[in-house]
Amino acid sequence: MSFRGFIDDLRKNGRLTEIDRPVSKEYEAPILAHENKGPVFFGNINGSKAIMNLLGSREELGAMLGVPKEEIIQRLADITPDGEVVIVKDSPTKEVVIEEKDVDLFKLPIMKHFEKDGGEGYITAGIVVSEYDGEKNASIHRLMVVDKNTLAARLVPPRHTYVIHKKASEKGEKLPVAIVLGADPVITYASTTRVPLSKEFEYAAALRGAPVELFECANGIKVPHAEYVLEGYLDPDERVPEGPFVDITGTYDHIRPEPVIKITRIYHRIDPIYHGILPAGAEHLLMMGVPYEPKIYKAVGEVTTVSNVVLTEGGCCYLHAVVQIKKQTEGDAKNAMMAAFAAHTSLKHVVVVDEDIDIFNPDDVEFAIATRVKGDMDTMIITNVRGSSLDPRGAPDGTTSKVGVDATKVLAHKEDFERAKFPELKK
Ligand SMILES: C/C(=C\C(=O)O)CCOP(=O)(O)O
Ligand SMILES: [Mn+2]
Repeated sequence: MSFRGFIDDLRKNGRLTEIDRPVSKEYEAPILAHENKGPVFFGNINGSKAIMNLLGSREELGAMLGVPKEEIIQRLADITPDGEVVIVKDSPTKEVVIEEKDVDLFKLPIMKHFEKDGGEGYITAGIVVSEYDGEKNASIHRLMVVDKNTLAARLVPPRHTYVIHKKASEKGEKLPVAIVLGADPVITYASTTRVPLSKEFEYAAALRGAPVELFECANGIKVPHAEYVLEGYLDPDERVPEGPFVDITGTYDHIRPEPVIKITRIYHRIDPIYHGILPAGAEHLLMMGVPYEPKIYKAVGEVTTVSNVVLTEGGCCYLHAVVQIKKQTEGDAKNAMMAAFAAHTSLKHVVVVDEDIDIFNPDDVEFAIATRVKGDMDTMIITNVRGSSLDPRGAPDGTTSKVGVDATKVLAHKEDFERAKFPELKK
């Protein structure tokens, strides 16, 4: 499905808020997206079109995958990245081509979001596609506008773009890239996953159940059809200060020296629709967190019987997990914690619960902690372990302390934990 097709469906189903009056890309559009929560379409953002909050809820994500929200993780865990990718000659993306001398990022509806953000705005939904030495990658990175043809890319180790760029830099070579905005949402989602190197488009094709078409840019990078494609290269050496930027925690991530992308050509559709992800908004949190849920699910499934996993919104869909297991033996929960921490190395706190707890309901999870935990026996603290660079409480060297909470029933006296039910009344 095309980006436009997806938006048309949202419109037909009455799920799209449309704002046709002129709005500014500087703060106003992000504020409106924050207030609207659901998908919001701007008909005139500094003279262009844009959409925000495209996949901003588990319901929306589930609808895209054809399953209810409770079954998203099982569906994702079942997918192997082996769908068909076909190379095609032409693309509607090439309807308009802007050559290097005319590239001007300030003409795009690239937004400024929060008052202390660095740079001249941030591209937040750009899929950075790169190829080098037989390896390719597609992943979303935040991209700060430095000037009319320069972006700074936050490349976090060990993400594949970081690894590929390092390889090219060590040989003193430029890394050709193409930044894709407004592709089939399944492809955008696939670009946030942690599939093996080179496999994002195959994963997208498997998820979609149909081949993904790629066309070749002038610099040789093969990209999916999209609203915009920004072609260029990652410089091997140049670094600029990137940030501050509000990431998933809603706090400002620091300034760091990061690599530079020079834009050498822009392709776009006639009347293109820009995609913006609101930093710290629900779409951002889900794109960061959901890809880790099947990883945790599979890892816990290796040590006990796992039922479901969620990275909770209160934990920024990244730092807190609730893992639901069908406990078989005492001690299963602690093994589940260790598997979860290993599968998602940025995870900080994990609560393990039984199958009678609704993991999507924070009150129910708190009930499990209140009635099934004895602090000295049912917690596990691991100190000096790699945490997330986004955790404001993390140590400067990137380490932190992790806490696991076993909120499962003690098997030896599980009847004490039975949740009372009202009898069914005879009618
Ligand atoms: C911007 C970040 C991640 C990404 O690009 O995937 C920061 C979070 O990375 P950590 O690995 O949690 O430090
Ligand atoms: Mn990758």
